[in-house]
Amino acid sequence: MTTPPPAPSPAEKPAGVGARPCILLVTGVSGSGKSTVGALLAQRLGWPYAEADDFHPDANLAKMVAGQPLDDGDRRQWLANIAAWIDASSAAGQPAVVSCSALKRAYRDGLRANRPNVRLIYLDADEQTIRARLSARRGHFFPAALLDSQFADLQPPTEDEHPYRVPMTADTLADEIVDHLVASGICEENA
Ligand SMILES: Nc1ncnc2c1ncn2[C@@H]1O[C@H](COP(=O)(O)OP(=O)(O)OP(=O)(O)O)[C@@H](O)[C@H]1O
Ligand SMILES: O=C(O)[C@H](O)[C@@H](O)[C@H](O)[C@H](O)CO
Repeated sequence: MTTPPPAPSPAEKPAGVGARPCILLVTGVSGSGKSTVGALLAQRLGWPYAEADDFHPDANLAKMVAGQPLDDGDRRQWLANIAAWIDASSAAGQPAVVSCSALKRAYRDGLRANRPNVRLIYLDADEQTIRARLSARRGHFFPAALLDSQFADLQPPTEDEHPYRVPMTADTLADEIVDHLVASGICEENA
């Protein structure tokens, strides 16, 4: 596991931030743009950003590099690490953005259980766009060949999860997505 950004300690709690700060969970298959959109969103909001890949146990990274998809067992500790980061941010009263593929309903339910302050953003990507992007992406450990396994595992969020769904096509600009998200009031109490 590489080092994710430290969650702030309670002593660093920003003034005026409530007990349940908004945590934006940016989800979607590999290549959907989670890191791009998540980092930009965090920058715009002035909140910390955590990248899900930094929470993987080393064995998971090695498995993916070797071209093998992760299974539920592999993802258990990874999801627990992400949940712990969310809890530390929440305890500190610090709103934050975290990306995580969270492909299956059970993973999202686990990340959101007893965490009503976690709001789901789903980057709904079409396979052709993603395939082209991943083939062009350089310097990333995740092999494009694993994309089929991502779509095989994908259980897109359903309405009862109240996702903020972003259709991702070849012309969807990360900047525009972030504009919409910020303008939508996604973090307001009843959003
Ligand atoms: N809106 C966009 N328009 C064009 N290219 C994009 C957009 N968003 C992301 N990309 C490009 O697509 C590739 C995948 O994006 P990114 O790494 O953000 O996806 P990801 O979902 O975080 O993937 P992973 O889960 O594998 O880390 C990158 O090369 C990125 O520069
Ligand atoms: O659940 C998974 O299969 C993994 O999280 C993958 O999604 C990769 O970590 C990521 O997409 C590569 O960056």
